[in-house]
Amino acid sequence: MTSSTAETNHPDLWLPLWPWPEPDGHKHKRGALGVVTGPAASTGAARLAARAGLRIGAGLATLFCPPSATLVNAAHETAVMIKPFSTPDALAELAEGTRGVLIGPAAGVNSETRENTLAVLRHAGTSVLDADALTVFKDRTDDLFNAITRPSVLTPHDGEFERVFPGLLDQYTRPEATVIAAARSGSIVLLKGSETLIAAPDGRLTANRHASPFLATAGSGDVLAGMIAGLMAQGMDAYRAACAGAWCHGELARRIGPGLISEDLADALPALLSEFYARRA
Ligand SMILES: NC(=O)C1=CN([C@@H]2O[C@H](COP(=O)(O)OP(=O)(O)OC[C@H]3O[C@@H](n4cnc5c(N)ncnc54)[C@H](O)[C@@H]3O)[C@@H](O)[C@H]2O)[C@@H](O)CC1
Ligand SMILES: Nc1ncnc2c1ncn2[C@@H]1O[C@H](COP(=O)(O)OP(=O)(O)O)[C@@H](O)[C@H]1O
Repeated sequence: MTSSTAETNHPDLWLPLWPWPEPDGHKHKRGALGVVTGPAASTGAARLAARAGLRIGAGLATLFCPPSATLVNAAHETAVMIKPFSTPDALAELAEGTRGVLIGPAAGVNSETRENTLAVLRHAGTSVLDADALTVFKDRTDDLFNAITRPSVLTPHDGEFERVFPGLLDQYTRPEATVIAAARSGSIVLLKGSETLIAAPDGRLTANRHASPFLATAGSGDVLAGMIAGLMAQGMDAYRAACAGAWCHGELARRIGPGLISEDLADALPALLSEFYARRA
């Protein structure tokens, strides 16, 4: 299998599914998103993601943080809300108040992140797992795969992919490895790169080549995870949310071009979304 056998990502695949707000809707109907932050010195990545989730249409976005990070998050955020938690059970309870949670960006590579990720996966909504929420399951992948029972998306870069799916990238082509990873984990897997591959456990495969090398900058993957989680929190199908997130991420980067930093991406969304909105049938 090569990427030429994959479906090519394009708005026609998912724009008809876009979760626009109902005329008589309110913020809770649009969907609540939770994003888990790391401790006080490691909160920026989750904030990038939460802002992206709010920009892409989640009605509410809340940072779930260790108590040590409450003040630093509060000092940065205005529209994004903040709720501290002290135990995995407390996080699971907060997660129940959402339709989707993202965990992983700068969460920390430690047992707390592992327990917090398993707590997030217990909640009734959708989950996006990125960065450290993947790395912490190196050598414990069965614990992760057994916990995935609801719609979820894993968003590894190559290094994270190797930790969760050791050897696959050496043995198989990238498209094959992504399809095998999705089947093995029971989750949508989005393997990031200059060509991003999105696979589902049922064998579907989409290749996103709509991107820009200016995305190679700290935090851009966190923004992508936040956009996907934001779409899922609004009820969009997980596979198409991953495809939509990847295409929009690439489109935003093409528009911004040289000088792009991750902060720019979410704030470029309104112009793109306005164009999508004007194209509604
Ligand atoms: N503003 C912030 O607070 C940011 C925090 N970040 C966080 O920093 C932590 C470390 O993330 P990193 O992704 O740097 O590192 P990782 O801890 O995942 O490891 C990086 C190593 O992975 C390997 N690797 C292989 N393929 C790679 C690829 N395609 N991209 C990157 N590394 C690859 C390399 O050996 C590299 O040294 C994560 O928790 C991440 O979420 C980053 O997202 C950057 C922005
Ligand atoms: N050369 C490139 N061309 C296109 N997209 C790229 C390129 N390099 C990186 N990207 C994209 O940038 C993002 C980087 O994400 P990631 O590695 O998780 O970084 P971070 O952890 O800093 O957020 C991914 O979406 C990836 O597909």
